[in-house]
Amino acid sequence: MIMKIEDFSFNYKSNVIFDRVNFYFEDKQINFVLGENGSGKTTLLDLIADVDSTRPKNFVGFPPPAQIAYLSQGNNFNDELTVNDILKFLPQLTDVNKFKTPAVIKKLKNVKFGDLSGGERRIVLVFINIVIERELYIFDEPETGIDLKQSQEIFVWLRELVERGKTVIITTHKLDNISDIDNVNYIKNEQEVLVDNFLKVKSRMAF
Ligand SMILES: Nc1ncnc2c1ncn2[C@@H]1O[C@H](COP(=O)(O)OP(=O)(O)OP(=O)(O)O)[C@@H](O)[C@H]1O
Repeated sequence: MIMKIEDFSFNYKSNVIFDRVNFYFEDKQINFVLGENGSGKTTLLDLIADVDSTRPKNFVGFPPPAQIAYLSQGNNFNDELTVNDILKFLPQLTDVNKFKTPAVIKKLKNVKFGDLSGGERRIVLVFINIVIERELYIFDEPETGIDLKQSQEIFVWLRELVERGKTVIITTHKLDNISDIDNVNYIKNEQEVLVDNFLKVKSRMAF
């Protein structure tokens, strides 16, 4: 099933963010939302995830919030908990999958969340959102502060989710991990969204 948003307009008071634009997201694929700073990517993800229970009626085919894992730019955990504590308690809070714990996470198991570096914290948060069992996984700039090698590993995890039949929506400013099989929604300044394959979109990008 295709998740889609058609004829969508949104503004913060006089600041028009979207003016009658369309987005399409493919089931069981990685779907990118690209665009300049302030173009409305986080606004869009918040509405898809329905964080304020204000998802508009013309957002069609998206699962209910209970079936969505959403890593926003601001997510955090209690500083005193170790990575192991968090992973241990997670199954008591929600359904989890059998994703194998990668070496990078094992290495950090006994470190308190508050003592992790910025990049390590982000990797742990990405992994926690991956082991939660959901239909749709949304990541707002998951690679922020993460080095190239780890950011490539995150995409190995995301592609494994897709192989397991899950759908991913992700924003990023790094183009390295986009493949030509992925679906790309590119928000242009002129309130237009290009939904195209990566190679065509890449040739139009200027950021
Ligand atoms: N709650 C709000 N009230 C008013 N304006 C807002 C609010 N949230 C965001 N904005 C404005 O809406 C615009 C889009 O913001 P948004 O965070 O969606 O952009 P973005 O594409 O995610 O940017 P970035 O790449 O920098 O994360 C920005 O100009 C921002 O200042």
